[in-house]
This record gives sequence, structure tokens and C-alpha cells, in this order.
Amino acid sequence: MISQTEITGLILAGGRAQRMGGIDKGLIPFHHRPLIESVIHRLRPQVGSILINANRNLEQYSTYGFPVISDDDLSFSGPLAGFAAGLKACPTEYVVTAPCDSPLLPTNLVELLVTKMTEGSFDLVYASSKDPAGKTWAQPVFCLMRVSLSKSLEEFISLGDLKIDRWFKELNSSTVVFDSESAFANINTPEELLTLEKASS
Ligand SMILES: Nc1nc2c(ncn2[C@@H]2O[C@H](COP(=O)(O)OP(=O)(O)OP(=O)(O)O)[C@@H](O)[C@H]2O)c(=O)[nH]1
Repeated sequence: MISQTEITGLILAGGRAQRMGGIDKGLIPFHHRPLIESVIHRLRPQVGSILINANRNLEQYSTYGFPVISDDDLSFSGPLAGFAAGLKACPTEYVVTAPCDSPLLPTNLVELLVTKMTEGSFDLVYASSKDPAGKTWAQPVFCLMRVSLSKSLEEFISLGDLKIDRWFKELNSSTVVFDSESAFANINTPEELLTLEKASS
């Protein structure tokens, strides 16, 4: 079994947040606190250590007391660039990723991903959610992986591909379907921010 101390939580806060008007999403107030604080609150008890991946406002992110790392290439190439930076900086054997804009993330995220990874000896396991109609949706930015995948990801990116699902398909990977869809609710726009604040008050 993989122990909690072997897992680093990588919080992805490196996006451009264009749909939010370009404001750094991790730092927008959600219930009067920067959004990233809700993610830290839910993820911290599930892992041995935390890394924050951000490309702006590094000083502000560093006030949480965790290492802050930026993408190698600041061209905002998408979450895989954040994965790559996190895998390189990760001090443990495993990393679990979570975006900074999903404040209700499952409190059993790591537990269920670890169980699946151990059962199938997978190198990467990502979350999926089920909507009320029973359809499943991949949630690829919630993902547990072996840090040894760093080289594979570097090679994949060097070929010019930035699509998460295409990288996953190259790997010994699997998914876990979580019952709760609402736990993966994410905030992309000011309207979604208000809606989720109301729904979670
Ligand atoms: N490191 C890094 N993370 C990114 C990048 N783009 C998106 N992300 C992260 O990936 C997750 C999902 O991002 P999106 O909401 O699709 O993109 P976004 O840039 O945050 O927002 P939009 O510009 O509105 O699409 C979030 O946690 C982002 O912080 C990037 O270029 N670098």
C-alpha cells in the first residue's frame, strides 16, 4: 500500500483564467478567503506534503508556507505544463494533482485513487464523476501518478502535444468513478463563483 507520506499534493494555480477576466483564480475570494485556501484545507490532510504551481503572484502564494513552483516555459501551455513542473520538483514517489478552482474536492480523493492504483499496479489513476443521468465525465486534473512518469511527460510535451487525455492513453492508466459530481464543481466564471458560493454556504 502507498502511504500518505509518499504522496505530494500538487495544486494547479498556473492558468490564465481568461473566463474569469484574467484575475488569478487561486486568489479570488470564495467565502471571504482566497479560493486556494479551500483546496489546501481539503487536500492537506490527504497527503504528506504540498506543492503549489503558480505562474503569477508567487509571493502571495508563498505565504501558505509550501514551495511554489512555476512552469518551465511561461507560455501558458495548459495543465500538463503544471504537471511537468510538479513532477520535476516533487520530493516524494507519488504526486496527486488538484486544480485551485475546485473548492469542494472529495475528502476521499487520495484514498480512492490509491486503492485503484494499488489494485491494478497502474502508473497513473485519474478521477471521473457521474452526472445525475449516470453519464461519466473524466476529471483529468484530479490525478495520482508516479513521479517516475516525469521523463515520459517531458518527451510527450517536447513533441508538441499538450492534450492530457492523449498522454494518459500512452500510459498504464485507469480511472476511479466518484459518486459525487458536485465535489468536482469548478469555477471558471464570475457567475459560477456566485453559484457555487450560494450552493456551499
Ligand atoms: N501550470 C499551468 N496550469 C494551468 C495552465 N492552464 C491551466 N492550468 C490549470 O489547469 C486547471 C484547469 O484550467 P482551466 O480552468 O481549464 O484554465 P484556466 O487557464 O485556469 O482558465 P481559462 O483561461 O478561463 O480557461 C487549473 O487548475 C489551471 O490553473 C498553464 O498554462 N500552466
